[in-house]
Amino acid sequence: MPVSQSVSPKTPKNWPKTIEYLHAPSYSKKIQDEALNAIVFPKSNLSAHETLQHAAGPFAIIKIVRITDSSHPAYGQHGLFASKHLAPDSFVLPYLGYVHDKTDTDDESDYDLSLDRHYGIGVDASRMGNEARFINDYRGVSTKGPNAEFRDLFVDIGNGKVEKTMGVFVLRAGKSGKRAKGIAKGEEILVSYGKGFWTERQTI
Ligand SMILES: C[S@@+](CC[C@H](N)C(=O)[O-])C[C@H]1O[C@@H](n2cnc3c(N)ncnc32)[C@H](O)[C@@H]1O
Repeated sequence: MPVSQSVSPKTPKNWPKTIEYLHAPSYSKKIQDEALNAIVFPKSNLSAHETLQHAAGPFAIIKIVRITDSSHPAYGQHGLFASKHLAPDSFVLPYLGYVHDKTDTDDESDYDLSLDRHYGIGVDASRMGNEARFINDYRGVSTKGPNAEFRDLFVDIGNGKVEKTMGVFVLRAGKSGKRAKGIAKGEEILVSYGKGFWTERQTI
């Protein structure tokens, strides 16, 4: 079901001046047509259960906050926090950035998220992106684990076409109802980057 959010031309509060704020993905010119066709394709090819949402920031439901708690492992950096209660399973925002293939990858980036494994396509928000680039990993922050996750998101871009991106969603409540409260107003939005992210960055 399409969901619309309020759109503003401004950049969000605490947005870094050196990073370009995006309202839509930015595509590398090096991506081959075959790979591009796996990302931008006719709406009629979407199966019924897949979601289709319009979303452009800045987003009022979240905010970028500087981490001032010295016990937080990302102390001195920024994180993304909920500005209102976010219900389980609800869409939060898209993860925008530079969409690139393996020939155009920044190996040093800490902001590169996989979009299509078959074609080796990623979304790198190190130099351009939106608020989603500030989402931290739950490790060392919360003993409750992550409260959100990245999922495929299909955006209607007009002319009968959809664009595959990554989206941030609140975790589902789960059978035990463990996550039934969703994310409270003021709570940090935390995902799991996966163990691989951290093992690749081990210095010893
Ligand atoms: C995608 S960025 C997240 C936003 C980042 N905090 C910022 O202000 O730009 C990923 C980086 O954030 C930091 N980070 C995120 N989660 C962390 C965690 N649980 N423990 C330590 N550092 C973390 C690490 O420096 C990591 O390379």
